[in-house]
Amino acid sequence: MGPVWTVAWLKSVLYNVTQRMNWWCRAGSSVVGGFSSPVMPCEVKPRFLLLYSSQRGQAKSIAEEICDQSVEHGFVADICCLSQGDRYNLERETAPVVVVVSTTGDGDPPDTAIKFVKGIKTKTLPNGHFAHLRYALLALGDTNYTNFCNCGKTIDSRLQELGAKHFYATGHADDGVGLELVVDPWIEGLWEAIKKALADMSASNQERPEHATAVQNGELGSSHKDNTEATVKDLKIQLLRVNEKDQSPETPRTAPEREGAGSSSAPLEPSLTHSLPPLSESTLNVPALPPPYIDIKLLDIATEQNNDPPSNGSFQVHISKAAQLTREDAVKRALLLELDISEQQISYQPGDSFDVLCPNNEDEVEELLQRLGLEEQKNLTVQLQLRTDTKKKAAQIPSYIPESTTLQDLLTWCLEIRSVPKKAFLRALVDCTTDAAERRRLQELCSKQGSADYNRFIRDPSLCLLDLLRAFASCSPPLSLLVEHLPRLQPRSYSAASSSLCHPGKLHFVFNVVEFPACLERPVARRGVCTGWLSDLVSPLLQPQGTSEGPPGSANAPSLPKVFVSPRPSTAFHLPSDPAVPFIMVGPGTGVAPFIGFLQHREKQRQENLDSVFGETWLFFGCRHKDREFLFREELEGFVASGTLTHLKVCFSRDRLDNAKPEPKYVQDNLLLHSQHVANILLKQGGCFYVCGDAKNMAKDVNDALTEIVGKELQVDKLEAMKTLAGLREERRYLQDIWS
Ligand SMILES: Cc1cc2nc3c(=O)[nH]c(=O)nc-3n(C[C@H](O)[C@H](O)[C@H](O)COP(=O)(O)O)c2cc1C
Repeated sequence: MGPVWTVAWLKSVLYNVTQRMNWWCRAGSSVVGGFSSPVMPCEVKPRFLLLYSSQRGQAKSIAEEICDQSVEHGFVADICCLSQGDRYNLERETAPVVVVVSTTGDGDPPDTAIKFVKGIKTKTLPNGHFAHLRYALLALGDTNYTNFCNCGKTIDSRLQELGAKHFYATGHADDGVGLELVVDPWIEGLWEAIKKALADMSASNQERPEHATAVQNGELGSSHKDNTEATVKDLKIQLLRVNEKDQSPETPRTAPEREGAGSSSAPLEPSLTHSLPPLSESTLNVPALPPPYIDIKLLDIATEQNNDPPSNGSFQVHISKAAQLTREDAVKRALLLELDISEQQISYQPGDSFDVLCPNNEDEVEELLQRLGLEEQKNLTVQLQLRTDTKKKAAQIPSYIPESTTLQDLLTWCLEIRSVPKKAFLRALVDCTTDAAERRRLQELCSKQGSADYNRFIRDPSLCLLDLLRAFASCSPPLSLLVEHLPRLQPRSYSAASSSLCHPGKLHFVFNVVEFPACLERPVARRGVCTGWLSDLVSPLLQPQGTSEGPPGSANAPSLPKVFVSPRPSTAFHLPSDPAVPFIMVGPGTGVAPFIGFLQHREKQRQENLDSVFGETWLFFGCRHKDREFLFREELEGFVASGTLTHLKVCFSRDRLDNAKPEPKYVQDNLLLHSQHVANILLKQGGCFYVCGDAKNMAKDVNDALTEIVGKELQVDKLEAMKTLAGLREERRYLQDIWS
């Protein structure tokens, strides 16, 4: 130590260091050391704040994963949901902040982020409001939606405007291709970045930065800023690489040549259970074993077997009618159900959705119980406890599992047994597998090197746990592992396909019965969890006429099935408040559902307000075959006849007539055919444009068609046209209710 080092200076350094202990170590950790010993005790761990907001649990579980991993990287993460505003204070935060946030609806924040987003958007906040903040953001989204990662992007840009700085490049993870493609490398690079951010923040807060940083963390060296920038750059490169699907340097693009495949008994192609060189010979980087945190006891105490779900805030209603809207030879079977909501306090507007609580498939639950060797115990009561020795940070018993539930109910109503197992789950399954070849293959599938195989054999065919247990016979996980790794069974959302003005006390909805055909990885075909269940539930109501059962309500009618539902009001997908505003609806297939509600509503309004002015209405509908799946044909033609629907434009993608003049095949073709009218309504008459249906193809193609129409009309290039559409979205005149 040089001669200029005085006691006063040392005191001041220690004061700073002690101050910083507020964020440097976990609350309750002791600060050891005196003036003669300015070195921190080695168990003191640097802290960072970890905020998340999730609509369906993925952002939450990624945040929890980060939290768990933080321990092994020598950090302490204070994890909270964005809605827990009383548990964090960004205005005073001096530690690095990590935010994981998803997007829902039409580019909207998850429910738990709404208040936060509103708060940071407050116009009166000065530019430097968050100048002290260093943060990293992981945004989850799906490129099938128009507003990809909009919530993350909004938070990001607003934090930047308010002066906060990145310490690590933002990750935009795409659920459309697999979140892990971005999430895994993002988390991998996070630790080094946090270290550097801590050093950087510490340095900029110190009178003698180099020295004080060294005092606090011997590992952290010089040129922190440069290092941080390098990390951000590196990450960008890394993210680019993983986005170039299957082209990561570690992962071969194609299976190796057959000659290289070894002996004649060796498989010629890789499969779910077999790999080929180089993967089969490669050294693997597998994720760390997720720390177990739940103990389960099965108790022989009386718990009523419940055929109903835990029904927090939802309403039990009867299904009063069911009808099949498609012909038997249609590729997809569409059903219309009517719910009797007259006894409940449920109100809705056309455009709103509602959630249906559905159970897992009975046979699958049964098979799972058998496979776990628990079929004899299915009526026992499940008691969950946190393991006292768990290393998992912020471990909690999942709040969605009721305190008293039978094993069968747990698997039926609480866990999404159809979810695609994550790599961490695969990693945990390795330790429950006895056969060496199977263990190796599971390790490969969760490894960095086996990423392409994971996507090809697990994610793309949407395999579930049961599929894996069928394929890996020696794998026998304990029940606790399922509770730790399977997400919550989510309710399924449907758009209302009726107006309560037209059908008081009733609510209609429409769906296709989803089919997953058998494939190599999944030899058993299956149906969608909810649509398959609903279809079975209402099959007695769908008896063809002439059979012995009478209509609903009659003495020999089948009893009406019941379901639990809860309303999900839409923020903006509603009829224009001014009836004079013209609008265009695009809804092929079951995407027509909300527009049936719109038109029923409008029809009633017209009947009741004869003197009012009503704007033009256009509906673009499409399906495969006119005779097989033209949903609501009669009702739509009725709306045209009454003048409620001014223009009905339909197209049939598989009814191609030879020698006939080319007909539009898809809704977007029809839009282009009527581009002049579309442009007029949108750009000259201040009208609205609604799209409902499949996000993956249709909504994108419709958006492209609209861009072309706007570009042509305004004589501007594509970028300008896209800006105009973004403006329309902002004004809530271009609205989507889409799903993938
Ligand atoms: C109903 C619904 C609406 C969605 N809307 C969007 C969207 O507008 N933009 C987007 O990028 N992703 C959207 N997504 C995709 C989710 O952000 C993505 O699946 C994410 O991983 C979900 O994370 P969470 O489970 O934490 O909510 C939507 C997903 C659903 C189910």
